[in-house]
Amino acid sequence: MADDRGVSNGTGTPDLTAVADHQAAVAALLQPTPVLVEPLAECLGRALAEDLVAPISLPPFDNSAMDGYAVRSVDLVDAGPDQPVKLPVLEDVPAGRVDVPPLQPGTAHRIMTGAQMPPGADAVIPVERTDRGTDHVQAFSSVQPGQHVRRAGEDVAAGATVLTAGTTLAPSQLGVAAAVGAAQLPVHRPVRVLVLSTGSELIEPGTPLQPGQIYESNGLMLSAAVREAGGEATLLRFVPDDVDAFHRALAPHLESTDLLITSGGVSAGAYEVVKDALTGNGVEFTKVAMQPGMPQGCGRYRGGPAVVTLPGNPVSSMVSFEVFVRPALRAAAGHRTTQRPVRRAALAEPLTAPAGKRQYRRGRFDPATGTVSLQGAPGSHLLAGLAKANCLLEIPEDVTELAAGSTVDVMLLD
Ligand SMILES: Nc1nc2c(c(=O)[nH]1)N[C@H]1C(S)=C(S)[C@@H](COP(=O)(O)OP(=O)(O)OC[C@H]3O[C@@H](n4cnc5c(N)ncnc54)[C@H](O)[C@@H]3O)O[C@H]1N2
Ligand code: MOO
Repeated sequence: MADDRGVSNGTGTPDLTAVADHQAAVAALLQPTPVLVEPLAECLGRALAEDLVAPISLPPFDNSAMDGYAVRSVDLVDAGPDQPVKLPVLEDVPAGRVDVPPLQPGTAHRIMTGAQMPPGADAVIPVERTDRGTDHVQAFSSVQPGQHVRRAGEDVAAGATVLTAGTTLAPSQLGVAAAVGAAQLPVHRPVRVLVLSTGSELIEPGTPLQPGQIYESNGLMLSAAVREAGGEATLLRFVPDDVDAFHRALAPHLESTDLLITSGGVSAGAYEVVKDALTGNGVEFTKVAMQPGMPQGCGRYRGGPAVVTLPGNPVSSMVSFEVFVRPALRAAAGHRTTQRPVRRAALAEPLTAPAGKRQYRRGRFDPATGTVSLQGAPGSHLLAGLAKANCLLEIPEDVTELAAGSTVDVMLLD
């Protein structure tokens, strides 16, 4: 089947759409999502919409790095294991105490980790290097000026940018935001995705399998992939192979959906409900120069939500999600990092690939040796191989054979 986008893909197979062209078509469908100010606890996995400038320094004040005694280092220059220096202990300084009197020469303050350094003290001797005295303390070693003191601003200076717009907020980014006092952050709203599985042969896992039936797996897998990519997923399973039922199932969700992802029902069979329902309703179907994942479609359902139709074979649908949907979804939700990391790896075994199509084989990349081993055959129904894989090998369109030891690009999945 030719299509009007399938004119030039550089593969010598002009009836197929180039992978890059379909990627661009899908990406163009999604608008950037709005920015919302959300409590920090709601921001995990979201993309920061504006730079975060620290209003305070971190640490905010000089403080002790150890439980011990705040001292003047000059007072302990002669201290050693056999000649302890004895100092009177005048104050006890737990973390949080603010009324700490200055340290007088020849004295010590007992101090806890995180407590504010008293004015006049320039070092802390850890409790392990003393006799742990409370009225007086004997120090068994000297300390360097500044030793065991955490200086104000040595982590973050007030006014510094601690996080830049487009950062994906993982636990440590939320940690630094909280540490500089942010209670909420401007973040992009996730893309709201409706995942639809169709097929009369599909039944829900957990129910007994009748002859001719299979357990539905794409819906769960694609919804999980959407969430893992930072999107919001609603799963609508088992729309029967019936065009009217398809439209009825969609109707209540249209207002709250940015992107509809379907799987199945798009190839050349007599009962292709997705294709039948979406043709003439804003979606174009094509064949992409790719294996697995050849039958694809995209557009806007009746001028409303973006639509991407993925092929039903489970590996095809997941690989297609990785290649077409995930980057577009992350870009629309404001993430700077939209692509999976790609490494060069040496093939542990030879392979062959179809001419004129970009092939995505499933593999396990071993970072220690820089090698990649294939997981399962190329068939797009071989889900167990995908489940063992940690990467996709990207075999270019013009490559039909590779010897063991050849280098290939691998897209890391975890
Ligand atoms: N004559 C042709 N036949 C096929 C072509 C073609 O070009 N000409 N393309 C083949 C390729 S390539 C693929 S990929 C598939 C795509 O088919 P559909 O997208 O129409 O998907 P279905 O026919 O509905 O299903 C294919 C396969 O996947 C299973 N499936 C579907 N949905 C699910 C689900 N939610 N969970 C688990 N498994 C699912 C379904 O049972 C079928 O086995 O078409 C080839 N045929
Ligand atoms: O596109 Mo199909 O994915 O080759 O099985």
